[in-house]
This record gives sequence, structure tokens and C-alpha cells, in this order.
Amino acid sequence: MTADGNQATATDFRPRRSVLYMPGANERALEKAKGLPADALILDLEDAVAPAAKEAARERVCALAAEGAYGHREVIIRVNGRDTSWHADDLRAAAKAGPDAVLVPKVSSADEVHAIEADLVAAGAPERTKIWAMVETPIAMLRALEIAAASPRLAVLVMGTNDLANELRAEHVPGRAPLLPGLGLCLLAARAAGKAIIDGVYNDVRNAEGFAAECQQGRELGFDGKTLIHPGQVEPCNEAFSPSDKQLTEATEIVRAFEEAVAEGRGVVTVNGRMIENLHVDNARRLLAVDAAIAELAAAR
Ligand SMILES: CC(C)(COP(=O)(O)OP(=O)(O)OC[C@H]1O[C@@H](n2cnc3c(N)ncnc32)[C@H](O)[C@@H]1OP(=O)(O)O)[C@@H](O)C(=O)NCCC(=O)NCCSC(=O)C[C@H](O)C(=O)O
Ligand SMILES: [Mg+2]
Repeated sequence: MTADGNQATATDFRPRRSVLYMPGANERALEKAKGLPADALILDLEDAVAPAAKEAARERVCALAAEGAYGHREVIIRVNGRDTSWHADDLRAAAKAGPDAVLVPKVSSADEVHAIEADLVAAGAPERTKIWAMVETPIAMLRALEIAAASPRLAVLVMGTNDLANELRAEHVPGRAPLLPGLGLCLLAARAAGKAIIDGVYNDVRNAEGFAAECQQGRELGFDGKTLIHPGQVEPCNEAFSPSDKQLTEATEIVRAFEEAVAEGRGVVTVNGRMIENLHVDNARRLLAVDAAIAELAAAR
């Protein structure tokens, strides 16, 4: 149930296990991504692009988004922040290209979300182009719910754990203890507002073990997926954020047992010795819907 009393919607089942950033100035990476099994791709104009390359990158990524170069995967353009001289031109160009979403860095209030929405509308963005907000400052952690609930057009919160650690003066440590309060606040806000939420990046691209541990932590905390910076992170991340065979078998059993019980006039049942009520059935149905959406995306690739 969300803050406005709504149940989860079908868009919650869109797979966003692996969300890969690609520097908008790196033609090789932009090309390589066409063959990568990432669920979503962020064409980046912000941190990964040097000032001198910003305009060429904007032209390139908007052309790729407009021509549908990445098939059925969700395509997001990350524009430069609202406090930069590139932001307005980025947003106008992205609105014309009509990607699935525009990702805005360092969003810190509901007013900012409203301003971004007004700018998208003024620039003629199609309705399909949603807003994704990066939450990556201490003030955004404290205002996470007002940001998440600011507009129906805001679909996803994205953790910016590098900026957050930097502003907190925190260290990057295994287990991410310094970041847990912020991660928790944003998760609470996203779920209360009925929005998706994606975990931050793991910088040590050659450390497979550390990456697997952080994916597992993100999944256990409740994130829908993780943002990534390297192709080698895509498949392990998909694996980590997919429902396991064991979970799917149990979900199928729960739904079947509950439907049988309801048909017999009972409202509660046990599966494998454990009591099952409506909430467990809802969760089982959600897992099955996520699995079906993953299969559909894989078939469309
Ligand atoms: C992290 C990297 C700088 C590593 O680069 P490098 O060591 O050169 O990579 P490889 O040689 O292993 O690359 C192998 C091939 O893969 C392609 N590649 C590399 N990265 C990507 C990618 N992101 N997407 C698609 N393809 C990629 C290379 O071109 C090689 O291809 P080929 O030669 O054909 O085999 C580098 O991976 C990189 O630049 N990653 C992206 C960094 C980035 O986008 N950073 C900004 C986003 S993260 C952020 O902003 C965090 C947030 O805001 C916060 O605050 O936390
Ligand atoms: Mg950042």
C-alpha cells in the first residue's frame, strides 16, 4: 500500500535489475551496449563526460534515443544538474528525443521535481518520458518522501552513493555502514510513494566478490536493481536481482494452495508448515509477475 492508499501498479514489474551507465562521449561503449543484456541503459551526459565533450555527447545520445537504438530496453538520458549551464539545453534535447526517462542529478526537493516536469512539458516531451531522480545529497535523504511523492511522472529514485559518501565525508567500506541510514530512508520513501528504487554503483570494477556481496545486500534491503558502470557487472547483477528457482517454486505453491483454500471457503492455509495469508499471496504473485516480465524482456531482445 502506498502513501496515497494505492496498491502497487503494473509498472512495478518492469525489470530494472541491471541499469548500466554509459558515458555519452564514449562511442565504443554506446555501441557495445547494444549487445549487452542490461535491463535499462543510462546514456550519461553528466559525470562521465568532460566539459569539452558535453555538446557532442548530447547530440549523439539524443540521436540514439530517438532512433530506438537499444530495442526493448528502457533508455534513460542523464542530463547535467539544474545548477549547470548545460542543463536547460540537455533537457530540451532529451525532451525532443523522447527516451523512456530523463534522469536528473542531485534532486533535493519536490519543487525541483515540479520545475523539471514543467520544463519537460514546455519542451514538448511525450508523456511516455518519465522523470527519474538521483537522490545523492544529505538534504535529499531527509526529503526523500516529498521527492518520491512529488509527481506521478516521477517513476524511479536512483541512489547516487558516490556523491552521498562524498558529501557525508564517509568512507567506502564493505557493508556500506555509513550509507545505510540514507539507503533506508530512500527505500522507505520510494515504497511509501509506490515508486521503484535502484541502488548505487560499485566502483571497484575488477572485484567480482565485493560486487556480488553488494548486489546481495541491495536485494536484501529491497532495491529493484543496481546501477552499473561496466559490462562485466551486468550478468551477475541480473542473476542477483532475479527471483530464485526456490522462491518461484514456493510462490507457485502459495498461490495454488491459497486459491484451493478460498474455493473451499477458508481464508488461511499452510504451505511447507508455514501460515499463508493474503499478504504472502500478494508477494508470491508479485514474484511471479517479476519473473514473467524478465522472461518477456529476454524474449524481446
Ligand atoms: C570504469 C571504466 C572507466 C573502466 O574502463 P576500462 O578499464 O577501460 O574498461 P574495460 O577495458 O574493461 O572495457 C571493456 C569493454 O567494455 C566497454 N565498456 C566499458 N565500460 C562500459 C560501459 N559503461 N558501457 C558499455 N561498454 C563499456 C569498453 O569500451 C570495452 O569495449 P571493447 O573495447 O569493445 O571490448 C569504464 O567501464 C567506464 O567508463 N564506465 C562508466 C563510468 C560512468 O559512466 N560513470 C558515471 C556514472 S556513475 C555515477 O555517476 C555515480 C553517481 O552519480 C553517484 O554519485 O554515485
Ligand atoms: Mg552522482
